[in-house]
Amino acid sequence: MKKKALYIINPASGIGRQKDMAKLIQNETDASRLDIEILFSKHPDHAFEISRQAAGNFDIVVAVGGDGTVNEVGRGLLNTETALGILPTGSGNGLARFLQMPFKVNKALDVINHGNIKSIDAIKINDYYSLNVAGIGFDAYISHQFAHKKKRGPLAYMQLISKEFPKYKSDHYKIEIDGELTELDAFLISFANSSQYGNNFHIAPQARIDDGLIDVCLIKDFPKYTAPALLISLVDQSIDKSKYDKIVKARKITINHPHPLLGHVDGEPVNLGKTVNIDIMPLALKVVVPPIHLRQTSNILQPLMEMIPLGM
Ligand SMILES: Nc1ncnc2c1ncn2[C@@H]1O[C@H](COP(=O)(O)OP(=O)(O)OP(=O)(O)O)[C@@H](O)[C@H]1O
Repeated sequence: MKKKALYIINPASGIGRQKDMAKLIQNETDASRLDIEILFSKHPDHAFEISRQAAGNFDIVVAVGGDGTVNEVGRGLLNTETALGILPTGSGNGLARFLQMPFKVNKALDVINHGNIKSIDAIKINDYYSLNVAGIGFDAYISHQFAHKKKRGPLAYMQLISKEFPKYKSDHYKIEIDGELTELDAFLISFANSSQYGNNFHIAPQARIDDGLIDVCLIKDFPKYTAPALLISLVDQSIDKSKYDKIVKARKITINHPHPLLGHVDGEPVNLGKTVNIDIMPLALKVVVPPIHLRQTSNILQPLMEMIPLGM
């Protein structure tokens, strides 16, 4: 039977490939399998409003953008029968990379045509929902700083990190992980559903997205001169072997802090307040995943290659 798919394009995401996207989607859709509609998000959180209304009325709602758009669309589909599709055209796209989505537009559209579905976990963090990686500490601080910047894209992001990193001071946290209290000075603490932030930077190399568990990644305070080694270990998926890292798999986490915490949810800045409650939502979201012949394993050079316009 033919399925119904709604594409939601975020015109503000990514590195300028959005303008031709509607035409490409129309051209590459297999009309014998899918009836499609295409909409553009008009403002932040609009994709959430559209997808929540579409849940139940469409088989698939496709986020055309980065992790922010994927989060908005996915949130609207939690605990429904409608599946999230991803056409990865953002700057990071951690969830799409983890799911081995192809990044060439025609292949990604072929994944949607095929419509293979699997269920994945989601993470609830206070009143927010994360599908990929959420956290507090340095990465959260950077996401807040980045939100005020006019210049976008991975290069502007790297510039900001190199400016802020030398000044950044770790904080002291009391964190209860499945009932066990830990105290530490941490550079950052991540709550990972997938293994990576995006662009193949793997904060939780062993994370599985359907195991009903959150990978809590505690990056302890470390001497700044060890940063290059830690950065490399994010790329070669060995950060869990660093003496400055501890990863615990858990279902429930609580943090009580003396001052309000800045957080990020799938790369988007959020204010978490003094108390943070984090829970796993096992298999709460259906997602369209690539069949074996369309799976793409990627390396660190891939995001750079994607910036070079060698055709779609
Ligand atoms: N029409 C719009 N105008 C401006 N901003 C929008 C619009 N629609 C969505 N947004 C916002 O755009 C922001 C960026 O989107 P998204 O995260 O998808 O792209 P990205 O930052 O390029 O990718 P990634 O998160 O993978 O690095 C999100 O915060 C989203 O809320």
